[in-house]
Amino acid sequence: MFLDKNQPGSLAIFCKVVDNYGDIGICWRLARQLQQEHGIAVTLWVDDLQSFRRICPDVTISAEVQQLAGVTVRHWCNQEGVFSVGDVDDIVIEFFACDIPPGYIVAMAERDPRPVWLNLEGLSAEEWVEGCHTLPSPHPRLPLTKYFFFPGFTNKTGGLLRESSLDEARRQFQADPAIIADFLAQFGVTSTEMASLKVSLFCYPHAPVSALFKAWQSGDTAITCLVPEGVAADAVQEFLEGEGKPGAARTRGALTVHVLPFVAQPDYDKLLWACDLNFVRGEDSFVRAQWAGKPFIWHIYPQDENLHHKKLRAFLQRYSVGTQSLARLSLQWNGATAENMEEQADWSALWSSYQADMPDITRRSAEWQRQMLGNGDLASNLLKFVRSLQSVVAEKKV
Ligand SMILES: Cc1cn([C@H]2C[C@H](O)[C@@H](COP(=O)(O)OP(=O)(O)O[C@H]3O[C@@H](C)[C@H](O)[C@@H](O)[C@H]3O)O2)c(=O)[nH]c1=O
Repeated sequence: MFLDKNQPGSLAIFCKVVDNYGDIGICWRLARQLQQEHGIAVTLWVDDLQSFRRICPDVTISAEVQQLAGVTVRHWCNQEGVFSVGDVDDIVIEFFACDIPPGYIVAMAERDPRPVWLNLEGLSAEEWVEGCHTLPSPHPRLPLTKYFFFPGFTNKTGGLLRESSLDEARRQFQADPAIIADFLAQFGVTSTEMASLKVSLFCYPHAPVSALFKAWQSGDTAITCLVPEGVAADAVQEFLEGEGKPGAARTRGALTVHVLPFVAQPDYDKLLWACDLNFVRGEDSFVRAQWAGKPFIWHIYPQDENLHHKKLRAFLQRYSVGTQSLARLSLQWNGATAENMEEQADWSALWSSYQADMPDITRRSAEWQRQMLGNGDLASNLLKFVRSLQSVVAEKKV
């Protein structure tokens, strides 16, 4: 077991793709950062290489083991694997309680010293998170303890994932209009459209996109909306009269819609940096939009019994300080208003009051970003916690 911070050690991340791209998006980002910034030998176990390839085109679908950006990626095919003590790393992270193979857990218990075992949880702004962050959960039969590690928005949580070079890369990109124009030109954005309000759109299929498009279309601000392929497919096809492939574009009234290819993860950041407003969803794009320092609207991942509405409100309570139009638009976008209000949503009115508040919302984004920077980054906070556990174990042994 390493105790000296100059000896980084090894770490395994287990990632089960529940759906979409957020699970692997988060694990891949964390894996790369731990390897590149902290020198740790990382193995990423992932059960769905197809989804992985959408955000990282270098992935070879048929490979059982491959090296990508310094990370060993292993295809996690089943739960039946036989593992020995030598297969177990110093730190083991299971993402979202993903049920790591029983054989691996047995090998963890047999290893001396035992690995530090963390369950990396999902992001929520709710207050209970602080109380559960870093709580231990002893294994019912084996001499192992798993610790909960929660990302979050306060310094009593693990913070948010952020690479150390991210802010500088964003500043350089945003400081040069020619770089932004070149980046967007590859998606067919013209120089005239560069001067319009540029919006990226990433949401779940139930978002009221058609209603928003109609409001934009009949408004008096020229809007260029950039939508990755497959996102809001019905509304986009309706607008584009059946088209939906990357490269398709159409203008109606004040609104132009461009369909983009699904880009690799680093380019998705650039898209967020290049736009004036970003619609994001789930967890990872939601966090990236916060680091972009631009106004954003969040479409939260839906949960049973509308649990997600509670989570959305908890976030808005922290974030939408002094910007009521942001909270109103976000609640409508997520269908989280009082039931009798849903049918009557006036998207033109919602949009125009949001648009009028955009200068304030932009200032709030920058203030929020500074506040979040103060919480450190998730990868460093996680390693700090791991080292504190390792020191305790070492002291007990002396
Ligand atoms: C649109 C786009 C996204 N991406 C990346 C950014 C993110 O890493 C990833 C999208 O992940 P998310 O934003 O989290 O949204 P998501 O909806 O795809 O993912 C998830 O949401 C979680 C809350 C759930 O737990 C997951 O099960 C999953 O549904 O895809 C690209 O790389 N290129 C693109 O063109």
